[in-house]
Amino acid sequence: MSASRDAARAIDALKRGWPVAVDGPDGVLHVLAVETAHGPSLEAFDEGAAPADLLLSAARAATLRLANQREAASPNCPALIGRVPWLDLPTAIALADPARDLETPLKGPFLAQHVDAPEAAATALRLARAAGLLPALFVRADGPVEARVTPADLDAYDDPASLVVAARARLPVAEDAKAEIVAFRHAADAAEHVALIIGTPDGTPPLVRLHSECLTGDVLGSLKCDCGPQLHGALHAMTHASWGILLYLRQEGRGIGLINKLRAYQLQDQGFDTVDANLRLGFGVDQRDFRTAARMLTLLGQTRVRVLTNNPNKVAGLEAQGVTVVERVAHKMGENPHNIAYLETKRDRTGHLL
Ligand SMILES: Nc1nc2c(ncn2[C@@H]2O[C@H](COP(=O)(O)OP(=O)(O)OP(=O)(O)O)[C@@H](O)[C@H]2O)c(=O)[nH]1
Ligand SMILES: [Zn+2]
Repeated sequence: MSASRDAARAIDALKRGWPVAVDGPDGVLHVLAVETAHGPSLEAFDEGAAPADLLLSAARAATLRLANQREAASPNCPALIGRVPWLDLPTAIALADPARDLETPLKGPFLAQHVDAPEAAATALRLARAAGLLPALFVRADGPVEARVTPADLDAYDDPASLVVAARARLPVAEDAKAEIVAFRHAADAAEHVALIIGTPDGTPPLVRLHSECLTGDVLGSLKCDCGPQLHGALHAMTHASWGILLYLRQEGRGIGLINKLRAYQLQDQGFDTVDANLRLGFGVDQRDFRTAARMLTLLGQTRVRVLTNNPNKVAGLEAQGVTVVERVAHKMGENPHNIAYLETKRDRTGHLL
């Protein structure tokens, strides 16, 4: 409990632009997120024997052609760039954000330093990603901090066992005037996941849709993806099944958050596909954790389900948590000229059964 509280404090501090100490098994790093730093906070953080260095993800180091300067044996090792006088905050921001590469193409030369505490560095980058920030941090060995975090704290923060039902109510919706909504709360993570129950539970496995939040598609009618039609199509399919459960998971942008998804869209406008855009930003192709969905179903008493999806990882994610998927039901819809390349990428590169 206190571990997940420490992670929540650290995530909050990083988002606000405050320094955090990351305690790894191999050392301690004090970090300040590049994205939320500002002139005075960086000046305060830089105070000491030497200015703070800059830690970037392995993916960003590869784009910046720093691979040759890092330890050959560890291609996934982040890069630590030594600060020189010209490496000020605007330069660091340009270094952190690949979506700005066309605006600021000339970068370097950089001197990559040896990463003394790779596990602490990896934890620091994980913390930034969990905060919805680009994995780019100013780092130093000491200095004042607002919060402290360990890898175990981050594990506790992610633990779906801390999810509980917070409220439930009748919610008449267009597809079912007798639907019921159930909201979940997590002890550490502020995300409020929701389940919408369509029809009446009758002891048979419900038709379930794991829907990850997509503000642009669900609310604004974006044509770049298929989320809006899939959301409404799922509710419609449930009215034709005996009953169903829509899990509305607050995992915007496959778990990278809205702002980073929009950065990924900027990169897609520059020609990168949805997979490479995520990787270039320093995130995984899919940062989602389907343990949350499994926990929600378990709390609703449903451990045998039919799942509407084209994504085998959703099925595997539920099964790994003890939820039996008795049937996968294909869920293909909403194709248009703006999302055809996106759907083809999902088919060709992420194993979607389309
Ligand atoms: N990072 C990123 N996220 C995207 C992009 N396009 C859509 N998304 C997000 O992807 C998620 C949609 O995923 P789902 O509808 O669950 O789709 P899926 O994993 O492909 O699986 P199924 O639809 O079940 O077959 C939402 O969170 C969207 O915000 C993109 O180009 N980049
Ligand atoms: Zn979408």
